[in-house]
Amino acid sequence: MQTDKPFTYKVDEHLRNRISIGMRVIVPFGKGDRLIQGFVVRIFDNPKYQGQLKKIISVIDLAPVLNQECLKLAEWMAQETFSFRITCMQAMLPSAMRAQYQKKLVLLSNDINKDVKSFFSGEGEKDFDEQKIPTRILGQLIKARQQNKVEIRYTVKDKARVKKIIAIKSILTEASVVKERALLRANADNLKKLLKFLESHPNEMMPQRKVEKATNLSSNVLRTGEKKGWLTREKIEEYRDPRKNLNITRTLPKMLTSQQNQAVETVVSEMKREKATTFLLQGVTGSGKTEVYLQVIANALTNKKTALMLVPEIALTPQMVERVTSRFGKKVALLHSGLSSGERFDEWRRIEKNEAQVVVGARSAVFAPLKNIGVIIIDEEHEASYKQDNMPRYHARDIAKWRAKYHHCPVLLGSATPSLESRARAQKGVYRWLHMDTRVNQQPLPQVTVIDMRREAHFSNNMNFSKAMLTNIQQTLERDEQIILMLNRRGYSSFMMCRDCGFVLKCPNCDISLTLHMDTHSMKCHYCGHEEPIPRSCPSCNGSRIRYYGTGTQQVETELKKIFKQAKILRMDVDTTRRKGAHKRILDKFGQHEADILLGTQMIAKGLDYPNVTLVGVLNADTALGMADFRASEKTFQLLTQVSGRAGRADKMGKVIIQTYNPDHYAIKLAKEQNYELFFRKEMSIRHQGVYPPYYYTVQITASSRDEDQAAKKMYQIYGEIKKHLSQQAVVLGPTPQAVARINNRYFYQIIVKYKHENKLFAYLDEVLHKSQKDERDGIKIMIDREPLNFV
Ligand SMILES: Nc1ncnc2c1ncn2[C@@H]1O[C@H](COP(=O)(O)OP(=O)(O)OP(=O)(O)O)[C@@H](O)[C@H]1O
Ligand SMILES: [Zn+2]
Ligand SMILES: [Zn+2]
Repeated sequence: MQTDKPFTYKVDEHLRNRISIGMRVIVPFGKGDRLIQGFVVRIFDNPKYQGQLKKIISVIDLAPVLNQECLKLAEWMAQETFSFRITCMQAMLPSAMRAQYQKKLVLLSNDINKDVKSFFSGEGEKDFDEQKIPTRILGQLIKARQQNKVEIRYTVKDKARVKKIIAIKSILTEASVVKERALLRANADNLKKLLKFLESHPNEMMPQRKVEKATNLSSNVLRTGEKKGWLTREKIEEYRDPRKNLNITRTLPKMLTSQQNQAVETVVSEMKREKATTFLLQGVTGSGKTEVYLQVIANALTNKKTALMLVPEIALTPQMVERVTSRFGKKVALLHSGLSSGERFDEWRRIEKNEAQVVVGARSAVFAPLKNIGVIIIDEEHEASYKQDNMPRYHARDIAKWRAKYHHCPVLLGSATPSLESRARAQKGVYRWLHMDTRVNQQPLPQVTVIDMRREAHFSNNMNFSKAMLTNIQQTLERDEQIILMLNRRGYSSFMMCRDCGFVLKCPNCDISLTLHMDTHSMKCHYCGHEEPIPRSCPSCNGSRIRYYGTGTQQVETELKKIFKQAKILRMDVDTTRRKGAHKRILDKFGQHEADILLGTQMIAKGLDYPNVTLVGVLNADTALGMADFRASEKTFQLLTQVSGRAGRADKMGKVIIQTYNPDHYAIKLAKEQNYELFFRKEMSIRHQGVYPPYYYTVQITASSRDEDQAAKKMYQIYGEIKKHLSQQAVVLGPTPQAVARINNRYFYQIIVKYKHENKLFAYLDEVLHKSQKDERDGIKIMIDREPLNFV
């Protein structure tokens, strides 16, 4: 019943020399002895367990994939995040190394009915996926299984594959070249060519496709060469290279400004003293934080150490990847979701074998198997994407701090708009605080104008643009400078409504309206993936007056094209960036000034550094303010400050125009002034009054079930119990249904506990976690999330 613990297996004689701690193994598990992938965490003689031990079926790895550090970290992490230990271990490995299970049905008897027969269609075994089999046939299969005519078999597949290519090597000596040439017929041009090539590459191992390209010879000719004993052809391993499309020109360290220098020196000195100090580098946009990171990393390498650098959703910031790779070349390994699983697997192995000493990656790269780490850097530390929102629900910042202690190295958190949590810790002296308050270009931060859209709307025909915005775009275009326009889509979607009866098209599986997608011409649910065609008439009243609400980037693009006929526009949103590498193509084009306007969602707000951008426009600042999330103001302030920071980063002055319906809101007013410090003080006092983080800790407990009653009941039961384990000081919110109460036909109920010090709370939550394995069998899923970032 309680499976979150190590189990003991017998190691057969033939495996004894092969097995060691940290390797993956395949073992039979549970009543049906289905095969699953496990990890070896301890090897010992004389087990206490008296019964018959099951045997390890096979060992997957030749060398351990989890080292001592990982195993210790997994143990800590499981406790800290209320996760299962094995889930934590799996999270540390590239997806290709996580087990993929396959269920097969095996036919044991021929005395079967026609439904079962049709399922097997003449074969002895078939892949089996309950979801894809019609209910009637599934029923027959279950019956056949009960009669022992059919058996379910589980297999474990390891997807981690090494890529092999064919390589060619000349084995001719100088003397034999002469001899072979003499033997060739006069018209054997191809062979002559090959012989010449081999002569000039003695003993060199070369990929066959390169040889083919260099000589313009076909593989047939090469095979003839092999038969003649001129060359060998063999399979060698080749890494898949995610860097092949990057523009890499080697860059040299820049002369640091005095503020940058101060920051680098301070971090490096802690690195040399092997102190696990956490730094908060608070530097305004354009203050040159990246150069600080690069020089700290360079120092780590000089000291024979490695460096780990995390960036948010790296696929979105190809500029950052290029900057690091341009400085450190082949020493860099990349780990992020934009890579194929094969590429990730290869990068992981390069790190593991110490062939790469600098890792740049998104959240899960925090587990990169680096040894001897000299510094861990987290750029844009306030970003929500550093928190994983399924089990294990870890925050990369916490893992980084744990690893820093293990390696005795500093952590450097950087941001222009730190999270309130980190900024408060810097204030208290828990983190060391580094400031950079001027831009590298010595220019002031761009000037921000806020436009009150409540007044504009009446005068303008163009729904999305104020007069000031249009004038400024026009002027910027005339100066041949570039513009970034952001359409904020957080907490906001485009939906379809009937103007006659008010009908809104909703997802059949979730309590949320469907979103219009013009690229696929369909209505989609962002929660469960349900998709259906765009209705031509109202499904409810059959009327034809259907309106599509909400402004999409596409609609804005059309409007822009009408107004500025000459301007070249690039659009960046989920629709235009779906294909691999699309982000980079769009940004490269913009960087080369092949377009004047970059129009996008909040994915364009961060990290971009283009010297010719002098105008930034925010079309709708306030969509996030309406959300029932206590972090709404913080997120809005951060987003506006970040996007404003894209303007005027080189020698030209920048300008920002923000359109809003809430010009008096403090988040907007202070973003206009780009006054982080004032915002911090104001927001802290609001959090204090509201009993919210960073003054209080939070934990969210959620129960979900296909049966609404069951989910609610479970939540009320937990609520009743948890109260008994809390002091007077703690506050419990709920139980309430979640903001989207039903997702994929499951109902969600939650409570949120706000607390300061509660010594019995964690023991109780542990109990909830362990009981959840039983709940799961009753169809209830329990989730425990510490410091949740999405509060609704
Ligand atoms: N010491 C320096 N000398 C000259 N140029 C520099 C120096 N440091 C940084 N730069 C340049 O200044 C620009 C801004 O730096 P960078 O992009 O690192 O800022 P940032 O602090 O990361 O800003 P943001 O938070 O807005 O992303 C870049 O083009 C960078 O190459
Ligand atoms: Zn209608
Ligand atoms: Zn749905």
